[in-house]
Amino acid sequence: MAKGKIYQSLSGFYDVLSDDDDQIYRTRARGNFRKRGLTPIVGDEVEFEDGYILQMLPRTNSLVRPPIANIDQAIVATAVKEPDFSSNLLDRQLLALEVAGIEPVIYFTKTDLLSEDELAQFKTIAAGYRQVGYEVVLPASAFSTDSLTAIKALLAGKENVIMGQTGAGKSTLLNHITPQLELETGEISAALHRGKHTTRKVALLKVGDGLVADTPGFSSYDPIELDARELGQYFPEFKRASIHCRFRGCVHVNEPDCEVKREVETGEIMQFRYDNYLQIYTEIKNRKPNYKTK
Ligand SMILES: Nc1nc2c(ncn2[C@@H]2O[C@H](COP(=O)(O)OP(=O)(O)OP(=O)(O)O)[C@@H](O)[C@H]2O)c(=O)[nH]1
Ligand SMILES: [Zn+2]
Repeated sequence: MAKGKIYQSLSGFYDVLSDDDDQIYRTRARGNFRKRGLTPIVGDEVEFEDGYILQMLPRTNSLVRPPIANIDQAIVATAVKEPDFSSNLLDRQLLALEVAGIEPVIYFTKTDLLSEDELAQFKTIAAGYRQVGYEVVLPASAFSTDSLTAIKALLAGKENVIMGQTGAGKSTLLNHITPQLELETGEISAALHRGKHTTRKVALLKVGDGLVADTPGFSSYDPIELDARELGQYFPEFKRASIHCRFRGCVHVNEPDCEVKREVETGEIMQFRYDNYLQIYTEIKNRKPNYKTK
């Protein structure tokens, strides 16, 4: 029996990189995994033999969207235009990463499409997210040497995933970092109007000195299973502020003397982060209980 890591998953097959000989083996999952509700995903450490995965080892972390396990860092590719910037989609992905315990990096794509005034606005947004505590790359021009050097340094020595909206430019960015990859990229108009996804599978790739999983994009992002009362814990700046809210367990909606709301008023917390928080809070509150059927 050999041990290895799933590098790619497609149509029920799993390509496993063996720890023993550094070769890729095509495998399938045994039927009994499905019976136990287990699905191997890219990044999983597995034991395999004769073309079958026999055992999945415990995960350090995992994401449902995109499906990936055992990741150090997630690059959230966020277009400033085409498709239009959505702080809501960004904050939903950041939330999922906070809950999963995966370090986010915000990477703004397509900055070449911005006027100088618009670029100045994004500098303010980038500064705001840095203030929250996130690493942010805002290339002054797309694929500038500086921005590629910065992202390479961030990826090095880590297992990364790149995620984000369809057409955000995930595969294009990876191609710029490592041209030998020659990943297929899509026409944005086709992607937006017909919901066409260029990347259809999750696959780990050697990029610079690190590993990066390229993933299919999405157009919306539902909040994960979470107790609405805990939501504020996953907005780092809210969590810091909440120590000074009058009520323990303040959810920063209707309570008096709420420090989060005070900091939104003074501009210390970005208004759109609070708006996104309220929207997600309401969505979780109104969600019907999810009775799992097996
Ligand atoms: N102007 C401009 N266009 C870009 C940039 N990055 C990517 N594009 C274009 O955006 C379109 C989509 O790029 P992809 O790299 O396929 O996007 P993706 O995020 O991998 O898309 P999915 O695989 O569908 O999720 C392509 O036409 C790219 O040429 C950029 O920095 N500037
Ligand atoms: Zn509060």
